[in-house]
This record gives sequence, structure tokens and C-alpha cells, in this order.
Amino acid sequence: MTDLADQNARAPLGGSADLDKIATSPAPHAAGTAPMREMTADLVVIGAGSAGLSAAAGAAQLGLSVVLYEKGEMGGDCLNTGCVPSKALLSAAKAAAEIRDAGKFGIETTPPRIHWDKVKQHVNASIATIAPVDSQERFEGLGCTVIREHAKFAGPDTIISPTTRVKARRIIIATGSRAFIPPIEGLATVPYLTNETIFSIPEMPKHLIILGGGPIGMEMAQAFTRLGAKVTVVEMGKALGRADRDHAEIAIEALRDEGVTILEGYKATKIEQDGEAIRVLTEPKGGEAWTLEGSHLLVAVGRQTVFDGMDLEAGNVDHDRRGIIVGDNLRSKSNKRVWALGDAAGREQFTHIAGWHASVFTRRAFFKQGTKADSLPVPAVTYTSPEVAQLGMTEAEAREKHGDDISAPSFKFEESDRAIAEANTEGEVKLIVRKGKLLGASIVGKDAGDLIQLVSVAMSNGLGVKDLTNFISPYPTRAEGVKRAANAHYADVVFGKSARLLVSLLQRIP
Ligand SMILES: Cc1cc2nc3c(=O)[nH]c(=O)nc-3n(C[C@H](O)[C@H](O)[C@H](O)COP(=O)(O)OP(=O)(O)OC[C@H]3O[C@@H](n4cnc5c(N)ncnc54)[C@H](O)[C@@H]3O)c2cc1C
Ligand SMILES: NC(=O)c1ccc[n+]([C@@H]2O[C@H](COP(=O)([O-])OP(=O)(O)OC[C@H]3O[C@@H](n4cnc5c(N)ncnc54)[C@H](O)[C@@H]3O)[C@@H](O)[C@H]2O)c1
Repeated sequence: MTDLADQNARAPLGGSADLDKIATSPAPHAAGTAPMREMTADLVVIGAGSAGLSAAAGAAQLGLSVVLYEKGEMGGDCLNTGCVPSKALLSAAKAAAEIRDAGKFGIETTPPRIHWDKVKQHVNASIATIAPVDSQERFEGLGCTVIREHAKFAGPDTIISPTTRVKARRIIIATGSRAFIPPIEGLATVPYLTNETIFSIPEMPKHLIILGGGPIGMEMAQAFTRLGAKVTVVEMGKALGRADRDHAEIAIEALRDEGVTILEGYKATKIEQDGEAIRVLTEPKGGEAWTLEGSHLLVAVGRQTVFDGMDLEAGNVDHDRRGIIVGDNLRSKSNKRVWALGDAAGREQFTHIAGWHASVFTRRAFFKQGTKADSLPVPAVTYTSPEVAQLGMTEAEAREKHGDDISAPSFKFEESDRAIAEANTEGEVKLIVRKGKLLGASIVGKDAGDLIQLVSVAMSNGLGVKDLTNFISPYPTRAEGVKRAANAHYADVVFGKSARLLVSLLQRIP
């Protein structure tokens, strides 16, 4: 089956759902207060972010009655405070970097002048252009009842908000996550930034200190450096710690070359304010402690799921620190009516995973298929320049599990004619292979996030490394690198002793 729910969130308007299925009746109420609206629905979705919207759109277009709750902005984190503003900011920053770098093509330019207010206008315009796809109007057009209120459980099958009580056959918790604020001494006393505030700061920071060298920290570090700020990243472990180590190092070095200071192995332990300045005291794993002084502080040390005031106990929905406790069917283990999708499910936290979760829900709940949340390899891309794209197992994970039974054929972009023509040869494609089976891939370099999709299609559909050699790849493209890494897997076989012997024997045939 195709990815119905996943497609529907951003698809054009479809047919309207059967609104008659939503039974509405006034309930008894206290004198002087508005009556509580009573409804029944096939599906209640709490949270109109990537996960909730995708699931709601799928269900509504299948003719089911859907009530969609959102207490904040339609579109959730990805549209308003996550993917979209961060990628819009990175694009503005890339434009500035390319102007500075144009000399390598023999083009003379003057240094770019950054107008932060206009950069923010670009960020806001990007959000505004995409917003109609996630809007209340669009979802009402699809047949959903959209309620812009905080929702909570009033029982295992009942959700209430200030105006409405809904009894539902199924309930989706898609309430997302917010920045985790670590218990560092003094942090609460300083005006720190998170992804909710960084995109609207009034002025370009003089010195932005970023706590955390994960995807958020590294993307913002490069964006703000390229836009003219001094940036220091304080990372207690390794920056881009979930990526292939060799490939993460290539990106880290590229950011350092552009002027980002990245301190790895330094944990922030105390924060102080001194006038306008924010001071970060760090504890090193070895070596000297650093005390940094900056004008702004961004906290990007991971995420925390959002279940505020939801009375999960009333719904008999168990959760832990990671999220709602679900199996790989995404169904609450303690209340089978309830499903958790997206960041709230306590698994990988990406918009494409939120969309995939909605697809798993739709397939399981409505088409009675057995699709599992972990049935496909998960891609993760950090959109720095160079991009770092990871799929399935890293080389280190595969070696830990299978020892020397794996191989990691690779192709460096310095051998790519396209990369040479673009004067951007940094990076590599690496495949992780065991007995011809693809276990994973990592790509670092320009457009790595696009290139890894080839391997993603192959892995998701049971193709092996051989299949990645058996197609005609247009020249000159960076995607040829995937084919050439796959070819490298067979280099010894194709050009080895026995192949040469075979060919010489075959030459005797007239
Ligand atoms: C800076 C940043 C950059 C990112 N970049 C990328 C990227 O490039 N690619 C990528 O794949 N992912 C990226 N992500 C991650 C991605 O944004 C999230 O994984 C995704 O938004 C999760 O979607 P969701 O639907 O689970 O939650 P959310 O988008 O957080 O939506 C949850 C919604 O639920 C609402 N809600 C919560 N509680 C209630 C309640 N009780 N009643 C009513 N409504 C409620 C909230 O207001 C919110 O709108 C990024 C994240 C950040 C922070
Ligand atoms: N391009 C993308 O797809 C993208 C971009 C941004 C965010 N996201 C999603 O959002 C999630 C959260 O991103 P994130 O970067 O906030 O979290 P993260 O968990 O990926 O990285 C946080 C980093 O902070 C470090 N850290 C924790 N406490 C620290 C301390 N006291 N001092 C110094 N370092 C400390 C950790 O070691 C870790 O490396 C990601 O995992 C991803 O799922 C995705």
C-alpha cells in the first residue's frame, strides 16, 4: 500500500468526511456558563503537528469523523519553530557563504552585508508560504472538526477541553516535544534561547554560545557563523554523536574551518550573568576547564516530550521519560484505544518519522495491516554544509554486531567529476554491507540528504548492494557516487585473479 497518511498531510484538498458521524449535543451545565459541547468521533487527534496532521488528514479522507485538537499554532514544531525556520535560516546563511566563496570560480564579489531583519523576513515568509497546508481552514475543508484548545483525558475513551467533551473510538497522542532544559546551576536565572525563540531574536548575536552539538546545535552554529556572529558550541560528548564518526569529523572540521569554535568533551556545569554578558563554566573530561563569555545562549541539549496537564492517568495511558509507552505498533500498552505518534512516541524525532508513524497508524487501524514502526530503516540528515546523512546502521554499530563480517565500500567525492566541476569535493559515500545485504549507509557532502534516498529505496525494498550497481546513473551527478561505492564492493571480484582467468578462458570461444 502507498504511504496514504504520509502523503495526505501536504496533499491538495480531497473529499470532505462525513460530518454526520460527529454527533453533537449540549450537555447539562452550571448556570451562567456556556454549555459543554458533547461529541462522539471515530478519531480524536491531540496535536496538530507533523504527526497529528498526517493522521487526521488520512482518516478524514477515508470518510471517518475526526476531531483535531491544537492548543498552539497549527503545524507544530516543524513548521513554526523547527525544520522550516532552521532550513530557511541555513539557506540564507549558505547564500552568504557562497558569495564569500565565489573567488574560487574567478568571480570577484564584495563581502556580503547581512540584514538580520530581512533574513528573518525570509524565515517568516517561508513559514507563511507553507502554513496554508497545515491550516485550520484546510483541515476543516477535509472534514475535521478543529478545536483550538488544550485537550486532556477525562477517561480511557474521553477527551475534554474547556468547551468540548469527545468520546472517541480511537485517540492519538501527537503532542510532540520541546527543548529539554537541563538542571545546570544558574541556567534558570539567565535569559537563554531555545528553538522557540532563536529565530526571532531582535539582533544578530555578537557571541552565541550553544549548549549541545547535536543536529540543532550544529545547524544553528553554522547558520549564525555564516550570518556574522561569533559562535562557540559546548558539547559534553562528541558533536554529531549519532552519525558515522569519520563523516561527523569531516563536517566538524568544515565548521571549524569556517570559524565555529567547537569544544568537545566539555560539560556546561554553571551559568552566570554578568551585566549583558552570559558566562558558561565548563567541566572538561580531561584538560583545562573553560569559562566562556557570550552575548546569547542557545540551549540545544535534546528534547523532552510534552504531556502537560493531559491527565494521562485518567486515560490509563502509561508513559516514561522518553514518551508514551508503546510497542512497535505505536499503540499504548496500557490503553489499546490510544496510539502515540511522532516525538510523543519516544522514538526517533524527525518530521519524516512523524509522517511514517501516521502511515503505520492508518495501515494498522483502518486497513488492518501489520505494518510495524521499525520495519523500515530510518534516515537522519543534519543540514550543515557539508550535509551528514545516515541510514540504518553506522559502520561502528555494524562492526560491533557482526565483527569483521561486514565491509564498508566507499566513494570519495574528490573522484566525482561533478564535484570537481563544482569545486566542492569534500565528502564520501559509504555503504555498510554484510553478505551482499545493505545494513546501512552514510554520506557526507553536498546534497547528502538527497543522495541517501537511493540507498533508502534499496534497503526499504529488500534490494542488495548488487542492485545498486545495476542501473544507468546519469553523468555527471553526485548520485553516481552511490553506484560507484556499490561497484567498489565488487572491485576485487570483477578485476581479481579469477575474473582475469575466466576472461582469458572465455576469449578462446570464437
Ligand atoms: C530546530 C529544529 C529543527 C528541526 N529540523 C528537522 C529537520 O530538518 N528534519 C526533520 O525531519 N525533523 C526536524 N526537527 C524535528 C521535527 O520538528 C519534529 O520531529 C516534528 O516536528 C515532530 O512532530 P510532532 O507532530 O510529533 O510534534 P509537534 O510538531 O511538536 O506537534 C505537537 C503539537 O501538539 C500540540 N499540543 C501539545 N499538547 C497539547 C494538548 N494537550 N492539547 C492540544 N494540543 C497540544 C502542540 O502545541 C504542537 O503544536 C527539528 C526540530 C527542531 C526543534
Ligand atoms: N536535521 C534534522 O533532521 C534535525 C535538526 C534539528 C533537530 N532534529 C531533531 O531534534 C532532536 C533534538 O536535537 P538536539 O540537537 O537538541 O539534541 P540531541 O540529543 O541530538 O543532541 C544534544 C547534544 O547535547 C549534548 N549535551 C547534553 N547535555 C549537555 C551539557 N550539559 N553540556 C554540553 N553538552 C550537552 C549531548 O551530548 C548531545 O550531543 C534531534 O535528535 C532530532 O531528532 C533534527
